[in-house]
Parts: sequence; C-alpha cells; structure tokens
Amino acid sequence: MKRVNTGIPGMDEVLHGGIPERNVVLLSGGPGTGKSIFCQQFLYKGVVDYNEPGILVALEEHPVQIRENMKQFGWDIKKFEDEGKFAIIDAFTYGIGSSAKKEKYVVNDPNDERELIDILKIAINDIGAKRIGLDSVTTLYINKPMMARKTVFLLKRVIAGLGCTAIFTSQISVGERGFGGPGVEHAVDGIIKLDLDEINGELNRSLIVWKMRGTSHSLKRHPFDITNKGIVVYPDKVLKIK
Ligand SMILES: Nc1ncnc2c1ncn2[C@@H]1O[C@H](COP(=O)(O)OP(=O)(O)OP(=O)(O)O)[C@@H](O)[C@H]1O
Repeated sequence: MKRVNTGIPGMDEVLHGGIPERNVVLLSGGPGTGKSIFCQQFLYKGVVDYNEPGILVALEEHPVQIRENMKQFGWDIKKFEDEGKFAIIDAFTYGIGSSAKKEKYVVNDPNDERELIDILKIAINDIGAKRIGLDSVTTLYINKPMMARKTVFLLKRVIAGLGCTAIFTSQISVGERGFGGPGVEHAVDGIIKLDLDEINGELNRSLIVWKMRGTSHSLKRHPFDITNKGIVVYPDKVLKIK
C-alpha cells in the first residue's frame, strides 16, 4: 500500500511509515495544541519535499492571515499558489463582500456542503492535488451535529475518490475525552490527538495516534515541540501525563 509522508520529523516513524494513501485523518485537540500548524506543515512539505500539490480549506482564518502565519516557519506558499501547486479555498470571508473577491477559490456559504464539494473538486482537478487540509471540520457542523457523519462521508467520498489524502482538524474543549463526536470519529480513517498538559508548572505538548486504518502504529504518547521550523515529534520518547 502506498503511504503519504507527513513531512513532520518523527511522525512517519510513529505511523510506521506514513499515512496510508486516501485516508481521511481527524487531527483532534484543544485550543492552541498545534492543529493548524500540523495541517499546514503536512501541506507545505507535501509540495516542497514530495512534489504533491495541496489544498487548504480555510474555515477558521482569513487566507491572508494563513499565508502570514505560515511565513513565520519559512513556509512561503504564495509562490506555489502562483505555480498552481497549492491552493487555499476561502470558506472564511463569505458574507463580507470585496475581500473574498481577491481569492481564486471562494465558498459563499460553507453551510451548503454541495457548494463546498463542487469547489473542492474544481480545485483538486485544477492543481492535481494529492493532499487536502481542512481547518476545521468542526465549523461545518457545529450548528447541526446530526449532519456531522453525513458531511464527513460526503467529503471522504470525494477526497478518496480523487486519490487524495486528507487531514481534518477537529476542535475539542480542554479536558474533553472524545475527538469530535461519534459520527465523525467512526467515519474517519484515522485519529491523531494533540494534547497540552501542565506538568510541574509547565505546559507539555504530546500526541497519540488513536486509530489509523491500513497500518500498525505506535500506541505510545509521544512528546513534540513547535519550533521556528514547525513541528518536531520525538518517536523514541514517551510522555506520561498521569
Ligand atoms: N513560531 C512559533 N514557535 C513556537 N511555537 C509557536 C509558534 N507559533 C505558534 N506557536 C504555538 O502554536 C500555538 C498555536 O498553534 P495552532 O494555531 O496550530 O493551534 P490550534 O490547535 O489550531 O488552535 P485553535 O484550535 O485554538 O485554533 C500557539 O498557541 C503557540 O503556542
């Protein structure tokens, strides 16, 4: 089976070789745990190191802000957007008129999953995308939890059907035990949980792979850092939080 390298140092070791191709992975965590950075690194390194075009579906942040945030890690995506190897789908600035017009791919109503899927399909075909990051999937069903499973399956069919591999970020509260609700947790192919825990007066970052269809993987809680070059995972270290 083909695997997709995450582009995150140490992470492929934790996944025993990378994410199985066409998997949709839920990247779940509380506020500030590093979900957006993980997702952006997966996409950026995909283009730069593996020549795999990527699409970021932006539901939580302004595309301009995303480009700026990525730059602080040295990830300048504008160049790759111009070369047709990277695309941002703006599903954030809807309803505020002119600023949305500056973006090439714009979703006018993210509550209409058909529109989102149509634009996603166009963008995938335009750039030959292999990787999708959707930040965050929570936004798509926060007002309609009964629709979560249906929405995720719709997206999964399109993404896997077109040969892409995806990371969907999922927002949970501090201390919450789940990953984003049963409808979503069972529908996705993989779950990676990012955590921030206070130990001896200091916040510690760690992650754990809860499930990953198509591969064995580490069952340990691995510490990771966010550096000025992005996320680094320590596959040989284990963090005990209890
Ligand atoms: N240049 C940097 N170097 C080190 N750490 C950084 C840097 N930039 C941001 N961070 C850390 O990353 C955190 C934000 O990460 P990120 O935006 O990926 O979180 P998130 O899980 O998506 O959060 P939310 O759900 O609240 O949007 C910051 O709170 C900060 O601790």
